[in-house]
Amino acid sequence: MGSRQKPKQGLPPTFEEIQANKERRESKRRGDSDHNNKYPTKKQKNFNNKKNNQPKSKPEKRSKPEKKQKEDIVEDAPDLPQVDLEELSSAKKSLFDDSEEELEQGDEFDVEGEEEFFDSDEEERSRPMFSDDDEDDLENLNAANMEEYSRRLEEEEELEAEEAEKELQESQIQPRAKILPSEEELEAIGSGPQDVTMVRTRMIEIVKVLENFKDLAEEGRSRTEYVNRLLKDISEYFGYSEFLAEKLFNLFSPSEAMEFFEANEIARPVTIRTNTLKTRRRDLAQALVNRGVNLQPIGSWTKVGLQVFDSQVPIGATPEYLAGHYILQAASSFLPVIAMDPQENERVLDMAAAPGGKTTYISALMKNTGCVFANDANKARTKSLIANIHRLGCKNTIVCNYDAREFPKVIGGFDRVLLDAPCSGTGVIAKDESVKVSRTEKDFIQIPHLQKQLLLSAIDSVDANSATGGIIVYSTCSVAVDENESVVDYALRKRPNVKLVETGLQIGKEGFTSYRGKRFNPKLSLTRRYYPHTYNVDGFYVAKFKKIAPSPHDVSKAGAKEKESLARAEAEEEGIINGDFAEFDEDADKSIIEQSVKRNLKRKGINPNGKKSQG
Ligand SMILES: C[S@@+](CC[C@H](N)C(=O)[O-])C[C@H]1O[C@@H](n2cnc3c(N)ncnc32)[C@H](O)[C@@H]1O
Repeated sequence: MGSRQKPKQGLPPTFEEIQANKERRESKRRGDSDHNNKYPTKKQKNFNNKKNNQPKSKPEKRSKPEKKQKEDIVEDAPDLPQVDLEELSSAKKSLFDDSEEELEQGDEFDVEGEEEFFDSDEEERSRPMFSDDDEDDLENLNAANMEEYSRRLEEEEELEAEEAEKELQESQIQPRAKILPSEEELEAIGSGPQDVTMVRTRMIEIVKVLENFKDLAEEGRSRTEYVNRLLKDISEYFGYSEFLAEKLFNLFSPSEAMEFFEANEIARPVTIRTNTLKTRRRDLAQALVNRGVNLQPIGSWTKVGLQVFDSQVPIGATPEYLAGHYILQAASSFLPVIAMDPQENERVLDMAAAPGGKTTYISALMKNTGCVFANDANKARTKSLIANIHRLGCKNTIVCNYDAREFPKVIGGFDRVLLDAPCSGTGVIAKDESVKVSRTEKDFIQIPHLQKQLLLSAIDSVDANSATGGIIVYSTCSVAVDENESVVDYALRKRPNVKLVETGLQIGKEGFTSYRGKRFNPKLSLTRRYYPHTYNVDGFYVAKFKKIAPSPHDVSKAGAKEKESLARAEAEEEGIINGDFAEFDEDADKSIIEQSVKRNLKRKGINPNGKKSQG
């Protein structure tokens, strides 16, 4: 690699910076003069500086000057001989212009200010056409020393020509798009850990090549070679298995893929959802601000979400939290519930509900009316589901513990069903890094298989004749097509009695209607995708169906309404519930709270009785 190509060592640029530079370069390639003025390249700067440092008086030109240049010179010093500095400079400039790569590389590592960029051969390259001494000399120029001046110019030119030749040779030895490692370099790569800055630089360069392959690819190198190297670098740099790196890479253009991988390295903002069963967002925000929490609404698409920037108190232990005024919930997690749009007095099923973020939101939107069946196959997880339901004061909720594939046989006839399906978690890598290496090809066969079965059960559990609903919402926190569009497309084929409808969500990218040669139902464009790099939310997917007719698969023996009444009657008979099954026994709660306070004090090494007597 030529000395010009040496990147400035330091923090690698972010992808936003890369994008900014990309735009700058593209603009430059287009020859955008305004851009050139705004963002002069280093070489242009040298050149411009030279222009600015030009002596006010100029010696006579040796070759034809440009008109404007001449006018300027004449204006300043009409009686002095002139030399066309710009023309001389342009000889040098054109040589630099050939090596665009060097400029680009420089740009990337010097996004803040090109002035500060130090290149090892800067000194040589920026040697001024005329030094300060020269300028003084020029002041004293007259006809007598013209000969001497011409000689010096010739020397300058010779030197320039030599430099030009050297540059040319260098550029021939080092084609500007030589990014892929040589055989020897590959051996070195294989023998130990690589310099991360170098890997990052190479990724950036490969992305550039892939996005403009015709102009930038090295002769004789195929696209596959570049992609393969990039995938290896991604897995090395970000810590993914090559399998998953490729799977995720294929979802995006090369540069967007890099943004996605970058975004997975950054935690999403902490967000909370106001529990409207207990408070209003305005009041909650005020209460939290008073405690030293710095927050603001998440965005116009939600009236209940707040983003927490920082807090002087643990956000999961404030009195408002304990009183159930809010729940810590990822912003993306609001989306399927907003799409489902549950109505008051409906019968709703949340098929895979634990730990209850969405169940409690559904309950709140229904204003504690109707009935929400909150099911989860994992019994241990139903504990946190129950805890959240209690804390948030959801009184219209029944928790059950079935494999949801059996659901239509257990209960059917729901107005709405949410299937927030178990998934690979490729949308929440920022939260769970283990996904980067733990997910295998087998997962992307087995998980979608389960998801397909669950989705058919969800469809079969809905009452096609529901007066208000007949809605099924399918969601995952995965970005993989196998778990999203493929599953939805499968359901559309297996259940022609459902159709996709608008999600009603204000944000989100359209679902794929085709992917890597596979064609899906064109209505898949109604589904919505979310990525960490586009909305700063977890990767997520939402599809909304409307059941338009019953089908022979609707096998439930009883509808949700009947089942709910039956369950209530049985529970009341057994004395498990009274008039309102979710009502708390205040006295029982009091003693439980006291015990819990004592336990906490003990854990902190404080004698609870001692504390009592002190108080
Ligand atoms: C993405 S999580 C659900 C998160 C939940 N909706 C929320 O908002 O808090 C998926 C859930 O599916 C449950 N699950 C997995 N297989 C299931 C099955 N066959 N039937 C029902 N639930 C299942 C898991 O136990 C897990 O709690």
